[in-house]
Amino acid sequence: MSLDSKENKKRKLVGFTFAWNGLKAVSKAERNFRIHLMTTLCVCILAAIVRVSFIEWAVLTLTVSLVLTMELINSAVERIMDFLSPTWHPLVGEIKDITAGAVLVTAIAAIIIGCFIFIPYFI
Ligand SMILES: Nc1ncnc2c1ncn2[C@@H]1O[C@H](COP(=O)(O)OP(=O)(O)OP(=O)(O)O)[C@@H](O)[C@H]1O
Repeated sequence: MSLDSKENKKRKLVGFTFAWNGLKAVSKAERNFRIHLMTTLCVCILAAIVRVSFIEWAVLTLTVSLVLTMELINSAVERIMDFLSPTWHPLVGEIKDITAGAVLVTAIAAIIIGCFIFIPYFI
Protein backbone atom coordinates (compact mmCIF):
# COMPACT_ATOMS: atom_id res chain seq x y z
CA MET A 1 0.00 0.00 0.00
CA SER A 2 1.41 3.42 -0.92
CA LEU A 3 2.11 6.05 1.72
CA ASP A 4 -0.55 8.31 0.13
CA SER A 5 -3.40 5.80 0.39
CA LYS A 6 -2.36 4.92 3.97
CA GLU A 7 -2.53 8.62 4.85
CA ASN A 8 -5.91 8.85 3.11
CA LYS A 9 -7.31 5.92 5.12
CA LYS A 10 -6.02 7.44 8.37
CA ARG A 11 -7.68 10.76 7.53
CA LYS A 12 -11.00 9.06 6.78
CA LEU A 13 -10.83 7.18 10.10
CA VAL A 14 -10.11 10.41 11.99
CA GLY A 15 -13.09 12.08 10.24
CA PHE A 16 -15.32 9.17 11.26
CA THR A 17 -14.10 9.48 14.88
CA PHE A 18 -15.01 13.20 14.90
CA ALA A 19 -18.49 12.40 13.55
CA TRP A 20 -18.94 9.65 16.16
CA ASN A 21 -17.85 12.08 18.90
CA GLY A 22 -20.50 14.53 17.67
CA LEU A 23 -23.19 11.87 17.90
CA LYS A 24 -22.02 10.91 21.41
CA ALA A 25 -22.02 14.57 22.54
CA VAL A 26 -25.57 15.17 21.31
CA SER A 27 -26.92 11.90 22.79
CA LYS A 28 -25.36 12.84 26.12
CA ALA A 29 -26.67 16.43 26.18
CA GLU A 30 -30.02 16.28 24.36
CA ARG A 31 -32.93 14.41 25.93
CA ASN A 32 -34.98 14.75 22.72
CA PHE A 33 -32.26 13.03 20.68
CA ARG A 34 -32.25 10.12 23.14
CA ILE A 35 -36.06 9.90 22.83
CA HIS A 36 -35.72 9.79 19.01
CA LEU A 37 -33.07 7.05 19.31
CA MET A 38 -35.36 4.98 21.58
CA THR A 39 -38.27 5.53 19.18
CA THR A 40 -36.04 4.38 16.29
CA LEU A 41 -35.21 1.19 18.21
CA CYS A 42 -38.93 0.53 18.92
CA VAL A 43 -39.79 1.13 15.24
CA CYS A 44 -37.08 -1.34 14.12
CA ILE A 45 -38.30 -4.00 16.58
CA LEU A 46 -41.93 -3.53 15.49
CA ALA A 47 -40.94 -3.61 11.81
CA ALA A 48 -39.04 -6.88 12.37
CA ILE A 49 -42.00 -8.40 14.27
CA VAL A 50 -44.62 -7.59 11.61
CA ARG A 51 -42.07 -8.34 8.82
CA VAL A 52 -42.46 -5.19 6.76
CA SER A 53 -41.39 -5.36 3.12
CA PHE A 54 -37.98 -4.18 1.79
CA ILE A 55 -39.50 -1.03 0.38
CA GLU A 56 -41.18 -0.31 3.74
CA TRP A 57 -37.80 -0.83 5.50
CA ALA A 58 -36.32 1.68 3.05
CA VAL A 59 -39.06 4.25 3.76
CA LEU A 60 -38.73 3.74 7.54
CA THR A 61 -34.93 4.10 7.33
CA LEU A 62 -35.23 7.36 5.39
CA THR A 63 -37.89 8.66 7.77
CA VAL A 64 -36.08 7.96 11.05
CA SER A 65 -32.76 9.21 9.67
CA LEU A 66 -34.47 12.44 8.60
CA VAL A 67 -35.83 13.04 12.12
CA LEU A 68 -32.45 12.22 13.74
CA THR A 69 -30.62 14.46 11.24
CA MET A 70 -33.00 17.36 11.92
CA GLU A 71 -32.47 16.91 15.65
CA LEU A 72 -28.68 17.00 15.11
CA ILE A 73 -28.95 20.17 13.00
CA ASN A 74 -31.24 21.73 15.63
CA SER A 75 -28.68 20.93 18.36
CA ALA A 76 -25.85 22.37 16.25
CA VAL A 77 -27.82 25.59 15.60
CA GLU A 78 -28.60 25.91 19.35
CA ARG A 79 -24.87 25.65 20.11
CA ILE A 80 -23.90 28.11 17.35
CA MET A 81 -26.43 30.63 18.66
CA ASP A 82 -25.34 30.18 22.30
CA PHE A 83 -21.74 30.76 21.17
CA LEU A 84 -22.49 33.78 18.99
CA SER A 85 -25.06 35.38 21.26
CA PRO A 86 -24.93 34.16 24.86
CA THR A 87 -27.32 36.96 25.91
CA TRP A 88 -31.10 36.92 25.43
CA HIS A 89 -32.18 38.20 22.03
CA PRO A 90 -35.59 37.85 20.30
CA LEU A 91 -33.91 36.93 16.99
CA VAL A 92 -31.88 34.15 18.65
CA GLY A 93 -35.10 32.83 20.17
CA GLU A 94 -36.78 32.95 16.76
CA ILE A 95 -33.89 31.09 15.08
CA LYS A 96 -33.97 28.37 17.76
CA ASP A 97 -37.77 28.15 17.49
CA ILE A 98 -37.54 27.76 13.69
CA THR A 99 -35.09 24.83 13.86
CA ALA A 100 -37.18 23.26 16.65
CA GLY A 101 -40.18 23.71 14.30
CA ALA A 102 -38.26 21.88 11.56
CA VAL A 103 -37.78 18.92 13.92
CA LEU A 104 -41.49 18.99 14.76
CA VAL A 105 -42.45 18.92 11.07
CA THR A 106 -40.27 15.85 10.39
CA ALA A 107 -41.50 14.13 13.58
CA ILE A 108 -45.17 14.65 12.56
CA ALA A 109 -44.40 13.35 9.05
CA ALA A 110 -42.66 10.32 10.63
CA ILE A 111 -45.75 9.55 12.74
CA ILE A 112 -48.01 9.78 9.67
CA ILE A 113 -45.68 7.52 7.61
CA GLY A 114 -45.48 5.08 10.55
CA CYS A 115 -49.30 4.92 10.65
CA PHE A 116 -49.49 4.29 6.87
CA ILE A 117 -46.97 1.45 7.15
CA PHE A 118 -47.99 -0.27 10.41
CA ILE A 119 -51.79 0.13 10.63
CA PRO A 120 -52.48 -2.26 7.68
CA TYR A 121 -50.55 -5.02 9.57
CA PHE A 122 -52.97 -4.75 12.50
CA ILE A 123 -56.30 -4.59 10.67
N1 LIG B 1 -30.50 33.54 23.78
C1 LIG B 1 -31.81 33.41 23.63
N2 LIG B 1 -32.55 34.47 23.29
C2 LIG B 1 -33.90 34.37 23.13
N3 LIG B 1 -34.61 33.23 23.30
C3 LIG B 1 -33.93 32.12 23.64
C4 LIG B 1 -32.50 32.16 23.84
N4 LIG B 1 -32.10 30.92 24.20
C5 LIG B 1 -33.21 30.15 24.18
N5 LIG B 1 -34.30 30.86 23.87
C6 LIG B 1 -35.69 30.35 23.77
O1 LIG B 1 -35.79 29.17 24.55
C7 LIG B 1 -36.10 28.04 23.73
C8 LIG B 1 -35.31 26.83 24.18
O2 LIG B 1 -33.95 27.06 23.92
P1 LIG B 1 -32.77 26.13 24.43
O3 LIG B 1 -31.50 26.63 23.85
O4 LIG B 1 -32.86 25.98 25.90
O5 LIG B 1 -33.12 24.78 23.69
P2 LIG B 1 -33.65 23.39 24.26
O6 LIG B 1 -34.44 23.57 25.50
O7 LIG B 1 -32.48 22.49 24.28
O8 LIG B 1 -34.64 23.09 23.04
P3 LIG B 1 -34.92 21.74 22.26
O9 LIG B 1 -35.94 21.06 23.11
O10 LIG B 1 -35.44 22.22 20.92
O11 LIG B 1 -33.60 21.01 22.15
C9 LIG B 1 -35.77 28.48 22.29
O12 LIG B 1 -36.53 27.78 21.32
C10 LIG B 1 -36.07 29.96 22.34
O13 LIG B 1 -37.46 30.20 22.18
